Amino acid sequence: MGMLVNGEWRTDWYAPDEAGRFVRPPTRFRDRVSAQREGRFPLDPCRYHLYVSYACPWASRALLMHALKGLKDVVGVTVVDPRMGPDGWSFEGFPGSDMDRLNGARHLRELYLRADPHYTGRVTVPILWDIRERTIVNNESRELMRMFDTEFDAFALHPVTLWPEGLRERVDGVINALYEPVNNGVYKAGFAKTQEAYEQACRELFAALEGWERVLARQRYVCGDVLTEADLCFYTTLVRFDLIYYAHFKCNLARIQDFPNLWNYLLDLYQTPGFAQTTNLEHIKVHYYWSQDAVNPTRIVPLGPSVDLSVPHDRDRLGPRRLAPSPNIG
Ligand SMILES: N[C@@H](CCC(=O)N[C@@H](CS)C(=O)NCC(=O)O)C(=O)O
Repeated sequence: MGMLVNGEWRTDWYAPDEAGRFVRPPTRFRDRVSAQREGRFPLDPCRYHLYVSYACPWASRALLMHALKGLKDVVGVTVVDPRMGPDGWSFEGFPGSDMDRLNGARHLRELYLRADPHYTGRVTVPILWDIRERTIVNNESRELMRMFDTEFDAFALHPVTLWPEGLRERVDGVINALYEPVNNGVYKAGFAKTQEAYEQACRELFAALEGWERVLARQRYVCGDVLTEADLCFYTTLVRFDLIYYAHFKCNLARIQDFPNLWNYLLDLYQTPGFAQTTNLEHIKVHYYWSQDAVNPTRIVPLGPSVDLSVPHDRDRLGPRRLAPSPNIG
């Protein structure tokens, strides 16, 4: 773990605020690829490349959208090593990860430095890399997920959208509602430096989960009867929960398996084409337990628990699996 300060690498852990709370730093590269071919980054096949970690819930949002839209032939993907040591994310050949064939980098920070030699900030995944200008277009998962959803239709193999017209405000509202208590909430519990900060994050997290448990009793997906970006955002936290967050981040008031609707919803999503293929439970487990030595100083990776996501679910009772057709295709 570390960060760049004016282009220099420092092996610093996240600095908490004065109350011991985890504060997620803002993301720096915020440009976008445009289907209208406006601006610095017009849509072009094979011009952009996605760097991800299978372990990272944020990167997994972008990767999931990339899979659901069928973008593998136009946007290549490179997967970093799940073990993030003092040099940050790297390319070391861990099974299931890649060497950086595109740029020949050994460490991900080299790409940040190529994009900005004086970069100050954390070296995070995901990043969308522009092969032509050799720079980072964007490193904010929510924006990358949206970009793949709305800007790449001309080359998408699957004519679907996860931000359907008529539901857009609701989708954005649910993504926002999930962010602080749930997606970031598990980190606020796990990275808390005081008892109070941990307890507050943990209680807010479980209050939110209980609320979603009630919503998912009456509808198949978080925004209604169709799969949306908001489900992707929820999924990437839920799929890590019983395996990692319960023990490693002390989010242990209950497991997802103890919430019948959340558990069946998780099974449903995992069994939807695109989800299991981009979910690597081994990378997830190795990453959190090995890399976050401020939380787990021995770096011992536990053998369990075994979480079987392939068992039958009961979600068909609420309606069929449904993805909305993209307005831009066909
Ligand atoms: N805001 C970013 C956050 C991404 C992020 O924090 N990724 C983590 C992995 S889960 C990371 O790369 N951390 C490295 C570090 O902070 O040093 C996004 O949503 O894309």
